Amino acid sequence: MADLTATTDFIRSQLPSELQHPRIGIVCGSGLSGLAAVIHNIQKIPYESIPGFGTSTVQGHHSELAFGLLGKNNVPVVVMLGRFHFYEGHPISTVVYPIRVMAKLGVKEVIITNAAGSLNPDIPVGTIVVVHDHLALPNLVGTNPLLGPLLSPNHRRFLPLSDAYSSSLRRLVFRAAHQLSLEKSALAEGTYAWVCGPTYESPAEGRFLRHAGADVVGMSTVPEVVAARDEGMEVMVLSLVTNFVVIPPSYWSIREEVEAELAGKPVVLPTSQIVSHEEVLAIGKEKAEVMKSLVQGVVELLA
Ligand SMILES: O=P(O)(O)O[C@H]1O[C@H](CO)[C@@H](O)[C@H]1O
Ligand code: HPA
Repeated sequence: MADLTATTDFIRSQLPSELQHPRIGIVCGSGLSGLAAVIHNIQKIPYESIPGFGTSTVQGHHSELAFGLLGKNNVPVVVMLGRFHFYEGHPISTVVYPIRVMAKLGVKEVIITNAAGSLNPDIPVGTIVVVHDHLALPNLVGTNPLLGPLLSPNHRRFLPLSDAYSSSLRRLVFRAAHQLSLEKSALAEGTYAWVCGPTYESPAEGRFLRHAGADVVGMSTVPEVVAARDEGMEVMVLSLVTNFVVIPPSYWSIREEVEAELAGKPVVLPTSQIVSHEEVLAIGKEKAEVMKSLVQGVVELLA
């Protein structure tokens, strides 16, 4: 891992003193970097100039670390405008490096956003899910960001994750939603499944994750949550549902289709839905305002 002190010294050298000690960290998911527009006194540092950082290569992710003041009470924040995903080829230590940098800068609470597919018929596209737990198959089979030697004697070897998603921060989301007069249906609570990507789920994989208890699925976030908890920060995660994961209840029989054709019977073909990143970004754009207001509302309540 790169040298955290060298990274934070470099970052501070680029900032005026009032922005050098951010209180809250924010990670903007796919299509959600519009938060930058409401940050006062914003200073952006390109990722490629920061020691130890990779470059964000995914459409809809900027590649800048922003510092500034957020909300009516001018809370100093550090904001990732774009994140690193494991599927981009970054080592998992690089994926979570900005989170460790936030901790080193003195951040105590991290708000993480993402775009995700819904596995739950009761959670429609456009809903913002307040994540209360995760299901991380990569963590279970060997892509855990904490694999390897302990970073310091202060880091724990066996990190518990039973309380990873702060209940007090989750409470603040619902309070902020109330202040914003959001409809009840704008928010849901649920479990986020982390998959490596970059392939979207096959129908069988979607069904598997649903049966295993996940409500939404995405290709990010969990490594960041694990690293944030490893650093002793409080975590809140908001997932914007951008699409439904296709989970047909049963497979369409091609044999029956051909037999019906051969027998001259009418054949009704199923409609197929195919998810795309363009769709993910389009919903992100549509709902970015709500996400922005909610994050800002939580920051105001927190500070
Ligand atoms: O999780 P974020 O970064 O919001 O992005 C989500 O959108 C992309 C797929 O469309 C994947 O990267 C998935 O994880
Ligand atoms: N699957 C995985 N990641 C995603 C999805 C999805 O359906 N939508 C947005 N990110």
